[in-house]
Amino acid sequence: MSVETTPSSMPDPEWERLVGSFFSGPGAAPEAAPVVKQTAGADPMGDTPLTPAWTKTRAGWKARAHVGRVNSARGFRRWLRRQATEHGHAAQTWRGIARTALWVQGVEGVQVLASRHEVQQAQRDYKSAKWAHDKRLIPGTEKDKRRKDMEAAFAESSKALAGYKKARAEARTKRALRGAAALAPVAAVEGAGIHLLGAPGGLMATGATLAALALLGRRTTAGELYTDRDAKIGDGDRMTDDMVNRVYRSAKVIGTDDVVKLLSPCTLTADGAAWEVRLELPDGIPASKALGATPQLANGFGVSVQQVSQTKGEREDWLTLRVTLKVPFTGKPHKGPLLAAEKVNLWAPVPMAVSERGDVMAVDWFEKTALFGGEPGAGKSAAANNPLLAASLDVTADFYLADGKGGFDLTPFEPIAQMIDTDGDPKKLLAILTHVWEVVLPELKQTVKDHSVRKFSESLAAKDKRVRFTILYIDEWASYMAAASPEQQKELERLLRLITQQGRAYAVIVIAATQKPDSNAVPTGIRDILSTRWAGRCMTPEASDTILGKGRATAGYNAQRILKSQRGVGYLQTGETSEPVLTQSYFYTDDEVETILRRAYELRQRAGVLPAAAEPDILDHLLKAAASTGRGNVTRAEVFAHLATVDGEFVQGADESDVRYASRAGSALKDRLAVLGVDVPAVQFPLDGKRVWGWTVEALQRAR
Ligand SMILES: Nc1ncnc2c1ncn2[C@@H]1O[C@H](COP(=O)(O)OP(=O)(O)OP(=O)(O)O)[C@@H](O)[C@H]1O
Repeated sequence: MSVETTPSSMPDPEWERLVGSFFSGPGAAPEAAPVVKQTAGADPMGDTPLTPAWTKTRAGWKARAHVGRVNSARGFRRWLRRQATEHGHAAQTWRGIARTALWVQGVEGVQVLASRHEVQQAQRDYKSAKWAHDKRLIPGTEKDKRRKDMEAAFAESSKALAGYKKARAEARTKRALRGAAALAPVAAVEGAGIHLLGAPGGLMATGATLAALALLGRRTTAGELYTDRDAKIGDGDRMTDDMVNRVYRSAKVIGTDDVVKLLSPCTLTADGAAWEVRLELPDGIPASKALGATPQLANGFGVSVQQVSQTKGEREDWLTLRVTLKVPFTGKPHKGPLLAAEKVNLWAPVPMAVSERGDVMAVDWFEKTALFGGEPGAGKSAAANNPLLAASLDVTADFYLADGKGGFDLTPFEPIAQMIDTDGDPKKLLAILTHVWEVVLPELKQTVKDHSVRKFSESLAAKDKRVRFTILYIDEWASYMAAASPEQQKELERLLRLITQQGRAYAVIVIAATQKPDSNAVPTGIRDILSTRWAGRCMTPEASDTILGKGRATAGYNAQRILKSQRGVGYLQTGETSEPVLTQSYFYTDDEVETILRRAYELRQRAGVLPAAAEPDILDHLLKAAASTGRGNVTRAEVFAHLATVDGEFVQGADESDVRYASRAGSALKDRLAVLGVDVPAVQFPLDGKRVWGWTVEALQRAR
C-alpha cells in the first residue's frame, strides 16, 4: 500500500534523472536534488509507506503545514455550518444540561405525588366518616359502627400521611445523591483546574464540562446522531470512506450492498489541491465501469466533472481516485524548461506537459510519430511547439515543415528549416514530401547499411554525423487535400504513408496536427500508425475518439469535457497501448519561441548545419527589380537591366539590336516563369507621359 503525495515542487529524483541527460549548458542543469537521508532500521517491517522520506525535509514540513492550514480552514467552515442545525454544539450542550437536570430530578416525584394523592383521599374519607359519626339521633349500634369507621379512616389517613412523608424524604435524599453525583465531577475538575493552573485551568475545566454535556446531548430528541451522510467535497467536506462508498453506489458503479475497499486512507495531497484515495472495486466490476461514470461521480462529490479523475491501477479492480478542490489547469500557463536549455539531446525524452498531479510528462521521440488534434484554439500548435522547439536546439535535427492553414505559426522556424511551406500550397508540400522520400530517406537508409545495423541509435549518432533526426511536421493536412487535384491528393497520401511507415527506424519523426481529426483530415491508414496522440478540447466524444482511439471517451478519456478555459489542456497518450493522461502542455509565448529559435539558429550556425539559402528564382529577381523602383511597378526595360546584372542570359550581345534583344530576353523570361509554374503577363501603364509595358508589384506578389 502506498500513497504518492509528492507535489510538483518537491525534489523528485526520477525527474532529476530524466532531465539530467536532456539539458546541457550553463544554468540549464537542474539544481541537485536535496539528499534525503535514509534512517536505517526505522521501518524494519517495511510497512510505513504512508510517511515518504521527503516529508522529513524542510520542503516536506512546509507542505505538511500547508495541508494542515487548508484542513483547519475547511474544518472551521464545516463547524460553522453545523452550528445552525440542531447538531450545533450549543444545542447539544443545552440538551445535555436538560438531560442531566431530568436525571437528577429522577422519577421519585411520581411516587411522592401518588402518596400525596393517597393522603388527600384518606383525609377526605376520614372527614366524611367523622361527619357521619357526629350526626345526632343515631341509634347506639349504628353510632358504634360509625365510630369504628371513623377511627379506621383516621388510621388510614395517618398511614397515608406517614407514607407521603417517607416518599418525600426518600425522593429528596435520592435527588441530593444524584445531584452530588452530577456536580461532584464538575466541581472536582473545576477545583483541580483552578488549583493547578488558576484561571486558565478553570476555563479548561469549564470547557471539559461543556464538552461532556454536549456529548450527553449529541442525540437529538428524535434520537438522531450527526452524520456526514450528505457531505460533499464541493461543500467543503473532507473525503471519507463513507462518502466514497455512497457516491460509487449512487453512481451505480457498485450495487447497493457492495462496498469499495480503500487501499489507502482518503488523503489531502501534499500540495493541498486534491483528495486522493486508492481503492479496490468489488468482484465482477471492471475499472472501465467506474471510468465511464465520471459525470455521475462528480455529481455525488458535488464538483464539476473536470475535477474528478480516476486512473486504472496495475490490476483491473484497482483505481486511484482523485478529486481536485478547484477546476484544474485554469491558472497560469506552465513555463517551459527549454528557455533555460542551451542545447538539447533529442535522444532523451522531451518534457512536454504537466499532469494534474504535477508530474512532468516527457516523450521519447525516437521511433515516434504523433497526431495533435483538437478544435481551433485548443492549443495544438502550442503543444506541438514542445517537440519542435526541443528539436531546434538539437543540431542533429533537420526540419521539413508545412502549414496547410497558411498561418504564421511556423514562420519563426523558417531560417532553420531545410524546406518549409507556410502558404498551404499542395505543390510545395509535394516537393517537400518528394524530397524527403527520394533524397533524405535513401541517404539515411544508406547510413544504416554502411554500419550493418538495423536502425539508428544514439551510439551510432556519436560515430557518424550522417545520423540525423528528420522532423516532418504537417499542420492541417485537410487544407492541403482541399486545395490539391485528385492526382496530387493520391501522390501526397502515398508519400506521407511511405515516409511514416519506413522512416521510424531512421529517426524520421512525422507529426501531424489537425483541427478536425476525421479521415479527411488525416487518412485513417496514416492516423493509425501515428503512435503518440494529443487530444485537446473537441466538439464531440467521437472527435475525441478519432484522436485517442475507439472507446476511449466511454472509458472516461473524453476530450469534449475539457473546458474552453483550460488552455493547452489535452489527453496525452504516449504509445498505442498506454492510458491517456490529462495534461497541460508547456507554453512558450511568441517572444519565447523567437528567443529559443534565435539560440537554435546560432547553435546551428556554429555547428555549420544551417540549411543552404535557397537560390533566388526569376520571380524573386522580378520582385527585387520592382521594389527598387519605389513606384509600385517596373518596366520591361528596367527588369531586363536588373536581370542582366544577375544572369548572363539577359546580357545584351554587342551586335544585338535593341529589338532583337527585347524579343530574346522577353521569351527567356517567359520560359523561366513557366518553369516555376507562374504566369504574370506584362501590362501597359503610364510613365512620364508615355504608355509603357511592365508589371505591377501587386501582380508579382500575387504570383508568388
Ligand atoms: N499550454 C498552454 N497554456 C496556456 N495557454 C495556452 C496553452 N496552449 C495554448 N494556449 C493559449 O491558447 C491559444 C491558442 O493556442 P494554439 O494556437 O496553439 O491553438 P491551436 O489549437 O493550434 O489553434 P488553431 O487550430 O487555430 O491553430 C494560444 O494563443 C494561447 O493563448
